[in-house]
Amino acid sequence: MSEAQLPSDGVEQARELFFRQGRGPAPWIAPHISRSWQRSRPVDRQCIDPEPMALARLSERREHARRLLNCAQPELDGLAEHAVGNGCVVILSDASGLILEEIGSPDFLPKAERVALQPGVEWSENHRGTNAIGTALAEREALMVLGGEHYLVQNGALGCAAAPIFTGRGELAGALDISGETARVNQHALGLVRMAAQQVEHRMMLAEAGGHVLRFHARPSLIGTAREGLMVIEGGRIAAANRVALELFGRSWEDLLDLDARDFLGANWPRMEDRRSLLTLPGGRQIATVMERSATPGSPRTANRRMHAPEGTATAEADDVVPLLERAVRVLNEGVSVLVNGETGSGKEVFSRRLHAASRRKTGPFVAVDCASLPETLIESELFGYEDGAFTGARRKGMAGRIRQAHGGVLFLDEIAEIPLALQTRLLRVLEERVVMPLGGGQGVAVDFDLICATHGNLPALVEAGRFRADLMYRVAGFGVCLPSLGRRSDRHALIARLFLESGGAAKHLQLESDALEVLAAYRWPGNMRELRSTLRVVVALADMGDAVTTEMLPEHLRDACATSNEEYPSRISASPATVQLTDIKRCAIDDALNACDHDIANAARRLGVHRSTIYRHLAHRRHKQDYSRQIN
Ligand SMILES: Nc1ncnc2c1ncn2[C@@H]1O[C@H](COP(=O)(O)OP(=O)(O)OP(=O)(O)O)[C@@H](O)[C@H]1O
Repeated sequence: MSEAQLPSDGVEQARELFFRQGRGPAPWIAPHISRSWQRSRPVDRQCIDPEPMALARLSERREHARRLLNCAQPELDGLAEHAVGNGCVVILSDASGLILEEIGSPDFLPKAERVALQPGVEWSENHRGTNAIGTALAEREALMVLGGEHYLVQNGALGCAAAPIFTGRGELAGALDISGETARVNQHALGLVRMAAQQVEHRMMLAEAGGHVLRFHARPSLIGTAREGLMVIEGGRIAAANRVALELFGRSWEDLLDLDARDFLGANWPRMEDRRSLLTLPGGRQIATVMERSATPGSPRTANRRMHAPEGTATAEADDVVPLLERAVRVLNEGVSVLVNGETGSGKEVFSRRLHAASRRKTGPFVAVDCASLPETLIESELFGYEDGAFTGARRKGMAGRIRQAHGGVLFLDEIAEIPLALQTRLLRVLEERVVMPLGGGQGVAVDFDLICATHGNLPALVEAGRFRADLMYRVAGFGVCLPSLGRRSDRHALIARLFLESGGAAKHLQLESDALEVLAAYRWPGNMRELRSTLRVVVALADMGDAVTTEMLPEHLRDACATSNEEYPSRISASPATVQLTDIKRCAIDDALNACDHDIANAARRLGVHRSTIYRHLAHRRHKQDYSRQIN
């Protein structure tokens, strides 16, 4: 597998030899690209980009891949953050290369759609020639396909890194991919998808395991993490194994599966249950193992858990948000629109995705539109789509639009308050009539979806100020959910402890000391969950395997904030802490971060754990106020 990018003139020369002169692949091209170009020969290079399959059909295929989708959701969410920050998208495909889910940068999503890199399109080599998803599935290896290495000319501006996902029996389950413009995708992206695929495999194996699960690793501290070896024994035979297990035993799936466990582990293997013991590897090396009876689907353990939490809320037992989620599911399932309100980074999108996953539309698509990040000129076509020939130039071909894509599922309008007034009337009509009229005329198309909107703003105040239509507000805010900011959550100790483990703390066997937990819980977290997550990732990254994480290992600004115990901000904002508004604290924190980072917006956003758009909004707000005070003076 070549992971280094060839200079583009090397690829151009190889294309000239292969495609125009009909020679074999040039020797300087990576072997997996050479093999893939050869396999792709039957693909018509003049083919036009396919339309996505009908939504009903896609829903069926997603249902078929439900286990994969559920097990991959945490990785998709985690990778999405990387993707948004890097102008990329994250894609999950099934084993045939059909794109089931795509999330990421609002800048890149429309570009991806233009080359049919979107849900409902199959990116197998048979359909799209050499490409990271199809080629990773064909080669059964994680790999990158960059620029001109793509078989089809129209994909020459893409850079993609993909890793296949295997079942415990060596069958392909799907692929995870990060795609963006060529220069944006690199070794780091490849490492991320490779690791994420391993996590998904681990979760899927445990979710599917019946009988006994044998966990092992040469380093005992890694038992219980996604890097452990896993073997499932059902009916006395080895029913499944992960890739770490194959590597440790130097066997392939064919050599290992269906062997009698006695031949492999000795006649006394059932006595290993719930005990730490040693397993001898080929060559005599002994490694630590733990054998557990698995919680098979339908076993009392899982059945009990299911009774308490609706699907999609499984990780949230000790979670302030669960009661809100349960009520929201009920109303959404009755066709009532849900409006999620909360500060930036409080988890509005995560909540909305969980709501979709727990709702009657869970098998349908979840189509997210960030109204704040789309330029005003694009929102209309993005939402309502356009007919062939509605525009000149690159957008000659028609586009269904995001509302139609949500048919059968959930449409999520993030930052709904940012929808321009002129478009609000049009959106209201679609919500009332459930018919979309694409730009450029043509027939209206009936759509059926549930609606979730989110905003960090105050819609009634915007209505008052004449910036938001009252009738649209009543339509979208059928049921309001107000997400608590992190600093006000009563479950924040448990939440921080859980996220610490999920952010890699468990994988590195770190222990979060109680003084450190107290500092984390006492901090204000102006960037809410987003800031918490990125802070925890940094803390975990800087710790060594097995460390006890103490206060000293936390970022300085957290310790300082704790030490000055709320003195600084209130005194700067107002003489009376009682009158301090949360928004003032937020603005103050943003100004501080900007000053500390020399007004580098990306750096300040990273420091606060907020999206860049939050800082832009803040600056726009300040400009607006300055203009206003200039006018009245
Ligand atoms: N319950 C949760 N568990 C783990 N991580 C979470 C949770 N809720 C939110 N996050 C993380 O916090 C970050 C922000 O979440 P999200 O995008 O949902 O917030 P938001 O309120 O929609 O933000 P914005 O106002 O900026 O659009 C994401 O990285 C997300 O993965």
